[in-house]
Amino acid sequence: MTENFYHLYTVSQMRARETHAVSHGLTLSTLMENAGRAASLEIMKRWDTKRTVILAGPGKNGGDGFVVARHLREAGWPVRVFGTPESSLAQEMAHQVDGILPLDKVDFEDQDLIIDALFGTGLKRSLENPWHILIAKANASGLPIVSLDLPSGVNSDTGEIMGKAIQATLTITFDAPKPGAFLFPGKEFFGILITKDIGIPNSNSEDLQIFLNTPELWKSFLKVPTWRDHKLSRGNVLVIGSSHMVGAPKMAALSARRVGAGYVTLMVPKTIEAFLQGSVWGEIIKSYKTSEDIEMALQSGRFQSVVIGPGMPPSLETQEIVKTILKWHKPTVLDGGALSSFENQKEDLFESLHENVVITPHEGEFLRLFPHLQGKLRIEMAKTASSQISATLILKGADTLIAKNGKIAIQPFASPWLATAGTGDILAGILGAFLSKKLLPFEASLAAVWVHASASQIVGPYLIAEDLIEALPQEMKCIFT
Ligand SMILES: NC(=O)C1=CN([C@@H]2O[C@H](COP(=O)(O)OP(=O)(O)OC[C@H]3O[C@@H](n4cnc5c(N)ncnc54)[C@H](OP(=O)(O)O)[C@@H]3O)[C@@H](O)[C@H]2O)[C@@H](O)CC1
Ligand SMILES: [K+]
Repeated sequence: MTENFYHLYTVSQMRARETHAVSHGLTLSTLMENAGRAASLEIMKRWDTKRTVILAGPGKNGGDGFVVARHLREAGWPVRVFGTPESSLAQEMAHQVDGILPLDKVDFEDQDLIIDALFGTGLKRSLENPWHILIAKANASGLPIVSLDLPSGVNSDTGEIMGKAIQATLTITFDAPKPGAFLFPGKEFFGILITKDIGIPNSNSEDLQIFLNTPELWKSFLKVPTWRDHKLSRGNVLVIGSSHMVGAPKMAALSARRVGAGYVTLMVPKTIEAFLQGSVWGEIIKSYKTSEDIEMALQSGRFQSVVIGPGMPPSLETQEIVKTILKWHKPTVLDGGALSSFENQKEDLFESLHENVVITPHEGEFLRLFPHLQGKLRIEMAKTASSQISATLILKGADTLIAKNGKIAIQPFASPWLATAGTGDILAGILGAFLSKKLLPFEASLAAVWVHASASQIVGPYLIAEDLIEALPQEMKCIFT
């Protein structure tokens, strides 16, 4: 198995792994035997003898199923096998199993467990009948289902449901997890996911294309302060607000402080300066009348990062301010209104973006900038868009994607309770803080998305944005201990 445990393999990478294994003297039959044996051992570890039905498809996934059937029977389990082996390898494995019945004769009555070996990484098109009926029948049986490699019907690369999918209790995946296990809607079909090594030797040739966000990727860049530090050396963030929605930039600013930025300045229109002075404690309040005032603040060289977007209205004025900020090539977070302001001048924005920028749209904001990607899967949206711009992209959602030049990290978890007002502003603030601490935009984005999601789990149900900010120090402490 790969040492990069966070590495997710696409179908084409799995094929390359197969070829790599064969070039090291392994045969596909050996790999299939390894897969089936590993899966059967895992099943016997979790359950005592069960009356088991194995559903085996036409390809190598079905072949794995026949191997599982043989091992379970050798261990004394009563196993009924239904299948239509077509590929030569599946047939080779089927020959070692007696009494295989046709799939249209499947009956789950008086059975305890189903093994789903219908389709794996070779599923190419949407499933139709009789597969639909078979999958629906298995799902409706109420029995626990163990899927081999993937729940049949889930697209391995994208998490798309190809017509109909098995709702697994447990998925035993081989060599490495696949992206579809972490992307909605497919993610919901995997049940418990475990990975089994099947003896494919390590190779360093595969490019990291899609991987899971884990602290190992960025933790070492986040430093705790030492005696040499002072407030300005710990990151100085400039948050730009408007008079439109004052709470949003306030939350971004407070979040930046809660994750360790030493100094945060909130710059707002003159008209609300006095109001803000009375309502915040630790942020420095400054005011602006035009984008020139913001330019002067940036000219001072005091700020290591800029956050703009939370609470900003989509307008020409916002657009002007964003363009002014981008000229300075500072680490910058563009969120909400800072992005939507460019709905009709996308090219202006794309030309001004640079390597130090992170854009943080949710899907609605994203499609305003990339309308030609409407209807695409999220993973394709992120891949394509990030190849078209020089900034890092955080495509927010239940399975937030962080993308840069077509390379994609998937955030593996987040609380669904994050779907509430203000949480996006908090992400922008956290990101601003990490950028101010000199993390590179991609690593800062991974760290911010993780901290945000993980803090949401600390809070749990009925989370509101204010609770999330409160939980940030606890989450940061968890990361450092
Ligand atoms: N990688 C490795 O190292 C190892 C991988 N291993 C295992 O192999 C699995 C991949 O095997 P695989 O490539 O044979 O594909 P699989 O998922 O069995 O399906 C292909 C069959 O399904 C058919 N078919 C496709 N779509 C269809 C549809 N919509 N409706 C109907 N039919 C459809 C397709 O037919 P065709 O498209 O050619 O007409 C073909 O017959 C992998 O997931 C893992 O479990 C292990 O053995 C250990 C080593
Ligand atoms: K399967």
